[in-house]
Amino acid sequence: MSAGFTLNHFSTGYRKRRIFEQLSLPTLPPGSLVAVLGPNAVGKSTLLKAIAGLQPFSGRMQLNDIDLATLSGAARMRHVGYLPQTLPQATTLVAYEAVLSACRAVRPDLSRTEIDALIERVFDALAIRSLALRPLSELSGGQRQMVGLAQAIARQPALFLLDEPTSALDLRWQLALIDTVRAVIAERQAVCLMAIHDINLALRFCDQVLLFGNGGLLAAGDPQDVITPDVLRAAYGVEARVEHCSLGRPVVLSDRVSDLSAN
Ligand SMILES: Nc1ncnc2c1ncn2[C@@H]1O[C@H](COP(=O)(O)OP(=O)(O)OP(=O)(O)O)[C@@H](O)[C@H]1O
Repeated sequence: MSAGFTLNHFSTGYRKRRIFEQLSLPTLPPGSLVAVLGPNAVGKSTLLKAIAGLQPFSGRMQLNDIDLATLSGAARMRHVGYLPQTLPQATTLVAYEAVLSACRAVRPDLSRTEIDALIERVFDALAIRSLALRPLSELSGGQRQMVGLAQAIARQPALFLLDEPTSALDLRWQLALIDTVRAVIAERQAVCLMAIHDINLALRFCDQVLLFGNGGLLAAGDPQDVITPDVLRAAYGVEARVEHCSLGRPVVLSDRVSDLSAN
């Protein structure tokens, strides 16, 4: 059995535009939080959507001993927890019901008591218990983003696909979200692919990065090895420095646009 997530000879795109052609990734081991980085429109969301089964693709996709590419959409959702870039709909459902229906859709094996206990644990882990009985239509964007994450976690997938999960969150909630995701994937030995624009969050908290540029995958590996001024220039067309903070950790400071054509 191969452990973790592998993607090989993967191609996808839209009617008039190929986004990935024969992309292969290094194996992403169980328990790893992987940042998917790259400029706007490079294909980060398209990649996550295709892995989630919401976008046609060709190629091989293996999650532990499961051949994801051959699974139907419903079967795949049992193994894959996808949080889209768009926030959960502002419906009149209360947050608890939204998470309950997400969980029931993929866990018919669990009793109602087991599901209730699971959802309580998820709300506690994310520190959003106070939102449980509030309608989604009355929640802020950041609160809805946390409920979306609760839906993904409650499904207990082996692969998380989080598309810009911190985009609506303030500094405290960004850290809380990443801490919780790290704890969940460590406990369940899951793999998490997280599209994110904040390179410093990726440097600080992710085990690996996949950095895409207009030519495809530019770099993959430990963020501290991969994030260099040269690769940032190639990916984003910016002049940037990698400095070190008072704790000795690397921090990216971007100075200016070097080449607008990179985007
Ligand atoms: N439904 C669609 N039909 C046609 N083209 C699309 C569709 N969705 C996305 N695209 C195009 O595919 C390319 C990749 O888009 P995608 O959303 O995957 O990029 P991204 O890296 O996630 O960008 P961002 O960082 O801006 O969210 C873009 O050129 C976009 O215009």
